Amino acid sequence: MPMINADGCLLNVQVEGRDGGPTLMLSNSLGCTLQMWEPQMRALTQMFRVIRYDRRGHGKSGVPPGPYSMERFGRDVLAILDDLNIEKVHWCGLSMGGMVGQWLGANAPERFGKLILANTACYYPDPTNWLNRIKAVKEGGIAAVADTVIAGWLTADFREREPQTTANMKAMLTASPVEGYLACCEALSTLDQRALLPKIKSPTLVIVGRQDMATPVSAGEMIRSGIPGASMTLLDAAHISNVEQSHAFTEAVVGFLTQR
Ligand SMILES: O=C(O)CC1=CCC(=O)O1
Repeated sequence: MPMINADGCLLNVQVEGRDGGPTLMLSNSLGCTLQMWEPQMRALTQMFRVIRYDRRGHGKSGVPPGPYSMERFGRDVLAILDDLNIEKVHWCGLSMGGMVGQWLGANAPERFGKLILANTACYYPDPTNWLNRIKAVKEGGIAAVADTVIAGWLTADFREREPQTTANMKAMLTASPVEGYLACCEALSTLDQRALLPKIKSPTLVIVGRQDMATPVSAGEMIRSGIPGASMTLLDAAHISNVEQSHAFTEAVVGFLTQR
């Protein structure tokens, strides 16, 4: 599968699924890789050509020095589409993936059909949590924050019911390149995309987790109400809702993308 050069950074990209069908691009959350989409892949690849990738600073992609920004992440996506010679895709991004989707929907509308923005925010009113996390990771590595982060990703019920999935998610998080993780946290600490929302004209679905403390229902509601015509679906999940409620998440995505 290709490594695609985006302004000097090699990005790990995988293209799977139905040839000639509509294309859906998936974009990962902070501290996750393209593997986070595994629960959706079987269903989605039957209907779509699916592109997934590791955002710079993550997985098998390059980790150039920061600062990173939503604009940089968005331009990386456009470089992938140009390299693959793909004119237009639907977008599904979770958390940071949803933030990149907001940037793309506002700045490259001609390249995107429908947008799914899951468990995400457009703005953090207080950067303290991100600054504290940056300090803790600088001092103790990602392991120092891993249990707290996982408790935000998956509800206690799910963690008890699904210890192996929980352990896999923790292993994915702690394998993240530290420099890339820190550069992403720095980009999150200054996030403010509120002014972009009214510029998004693509049909948009916002997915939120009722138990998501990282990007709570109010953050999803801010996005829904800011994007003309956007709708919202609530799932019984914490932050990584595509893992915690994998079937309901897939159904929401397929339902939205196939509705006329
Ligand atoms: O990893 C977290 O703690 C939650 C999160 C916020 C933005 C993102 O991508 O993940």
